[in-house]
Amino acid sequence: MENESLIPVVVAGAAGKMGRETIKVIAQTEDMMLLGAVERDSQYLGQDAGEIAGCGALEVPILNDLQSVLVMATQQEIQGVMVDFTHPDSVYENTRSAIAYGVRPVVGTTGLSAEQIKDLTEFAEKASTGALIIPNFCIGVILMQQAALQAAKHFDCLEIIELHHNQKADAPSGTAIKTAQMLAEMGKTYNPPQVEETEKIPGARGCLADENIRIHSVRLPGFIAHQEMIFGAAGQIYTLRHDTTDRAAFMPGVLLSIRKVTQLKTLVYGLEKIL
Ligand SMILES: NC(=O)C1=CN([C@@H]2O[C@H](COP(=O)(O)OP(=O)(O)OC[C@H]3O[C@@H](n4cnc5c(N)ncnc54)[C@H](OP(=O)(O)O)[C@@H]3O)[C@@H](O)[C@H]2O)C=CC1
Ligand SMILES: O=C(O)C1=N[C@H](C(=O)O)C[C@H](O)C1
Repeated sequence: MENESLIPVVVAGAAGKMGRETIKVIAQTEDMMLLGAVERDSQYLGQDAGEIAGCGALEVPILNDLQSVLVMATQQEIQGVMVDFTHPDSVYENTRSAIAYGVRPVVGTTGLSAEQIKDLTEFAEKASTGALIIPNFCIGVILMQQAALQAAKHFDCLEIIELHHNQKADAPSGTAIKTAQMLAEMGKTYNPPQVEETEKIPGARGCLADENIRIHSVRLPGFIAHQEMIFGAAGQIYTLRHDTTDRAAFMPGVLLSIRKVTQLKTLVYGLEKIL
C-alpha cells in the first residue's frame, strides 16, 4: 500500500505494556502506519518506538510532547488516530487535545469518570469528530457481558469480582464498571436487601456500582486481567468468567477500533457498539 493511503496512528503511552503491544501490531498491519509515539518518561526520549516495543526499528522516535505529535497528525492526507494507553490522570486531557486537533481518539485507558465521559461526548459531538472509549478490547469480555445480560433476565442477585496485576492504578476496573452499567440499563435493581448488614472492616462488601451491583477488586502479581460474575438464586449458582492470559488478546479489538473510528462523527463508549 502507498504511504498516503495508510491510517496514521499516534500511540500515547508508547513504552507502557499496552503501548508496546499496540506498536508491534501496527507495525505488522498493512493499512496502518505508526506516525508518532509519545511517552512521559524522558528516559525514552528520542529512542526508536519499534526498538522499545521489541519489533525492530520503525524510524519513529519517542517524543514527550503530545501536542506536537498531534500537529504532525493534522498534516497527513488521511485523518489521524490517537490510541491512548496512558494513565487515568492523563487520559482526559490527552483525549480532549486529540479531539481539538481533529485527531480521532481510541481510548483504552480506564479511570475516566462518568462526568468526563459525558464532557468528551459533548466535545466530540460539537467538533464532529469520531472518538471511541473502550474499557476492554477483548472479544471474550464482550461475550461474557452479553451472557451476563441474558442471565440477568432470570437472576436478580449477582456480584462482580475483577482481578488484575498489582501495577493497575484504578479500581474498580473500567470493564467491571461498564459491565455494571450494561446490567443497570436493563432497568432492574439487583440484590434486594435481605438483612441489615454491618461491615466490621470498611470495604468488606466491595464497592457499590450502578443499581446495587457490588464489585470486588483483587490486585496481585501473576494476574493480567480477569473478571468473574457470580449469579445466585435459590438452590443454584451460575458463574461467568473471563481470563486474559496475554495482552495480545486486546489487539484485534484495538485494530478494529482504529479502523471504525475513522468512520464515526461522534463518541462511542464500548466495543460492543462497533462489532
Ligand atoms: N481497554 C483495554 O482493553 C485495556 C486498557 N488498559 C488500560 O490502559 C492503561 C495503560 O495500561 P498499561 O499499558 O498496562 O500501563 P503501563 O503503566 O504499563 O503503561 C502506561 C504508560 O503510559 C505512560 N504515560 C502516563 N501518562 C502519560 C502521558 N500523559 N503521556 C504519555 N505517556 C504517559 C506511563 O509512563 P509512567 O510509567 O512514567 O507513568 C507508562 O509508560 C490503563 O488505564 C489500563 O487500565 C489496559 C489493558 C487493556
Ligand atoms: O489495567 C489493565 O490491565 C486493564 N484495564 C482495563 C480495565 O480497567 O478494565 C481492561 C483490562 O481489564 C486490563
